[in-house]
Amino acid sequence: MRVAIGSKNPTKVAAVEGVLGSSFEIVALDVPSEVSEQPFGDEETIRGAVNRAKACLKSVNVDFAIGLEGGVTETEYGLMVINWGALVDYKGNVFIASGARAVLPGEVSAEINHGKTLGQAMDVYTKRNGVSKKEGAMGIITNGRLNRDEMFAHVIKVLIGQYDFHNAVNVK
Ligand SMILES: O=P(O)(O)OP(=O)(O)OP(=O)(O)OC[C@H]1O[C@@H](n2cnc3c(O)ncnc32)[C@H](O)[C@@H]1O
Ligand SMILES: [Mg+2]
Repeated sequence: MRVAIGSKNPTKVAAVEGVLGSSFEIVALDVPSEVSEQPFGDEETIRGAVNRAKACLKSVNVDFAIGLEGGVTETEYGLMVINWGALVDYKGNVFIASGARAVLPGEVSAEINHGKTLGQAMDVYTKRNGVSKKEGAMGIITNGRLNRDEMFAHVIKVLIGQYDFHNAVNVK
């Protein structure tokens, strides 16, 4: 099977490769999410993930495409990091799934409320560069227990699982 992933972020590509394994041909494409650079809330973040998957299907011939999008959402406990994934197959079926979420440190949410993206805010907070391409916010705030690629791997398992279940039920 040939599969596309709508990002070249190493955490996203590594997660797809890790879950799908070598029997799949994986194409990584930089495609637009067509949402804000920093999506706010579930709706916008899901839309970004679905848009990425659909954009892949328009530019390459694959069995299905995966879009992964990070975002933040306000809750009564503070601003949370959220992540959504979408799998869209060549027939147009859409499956969605979200990843683990947790409240961000107050300093990080303050930077985001002043206009920074989560990626930029995490770099300021950790005094490092490119946290979003490494362990991610989830890796930092869980002290390395759940890094961004592993969080995305969970999302991809839920996506592929739903796709397999859909096909098993409909092919019988
Ligand atoms: O190249 P792409 O695929 O766009 O990868 P990205 O790291 O920019 O990731 P997203 O666009 O999905 O995420 C939207 C924004 O949220 C940030 N973000 C999301 N999750 C993050 C995380 O776990 N750690 C750091 N930044 C994160 C990210 O840097 C962007 O500014
Ligand atoms: Mg981005």
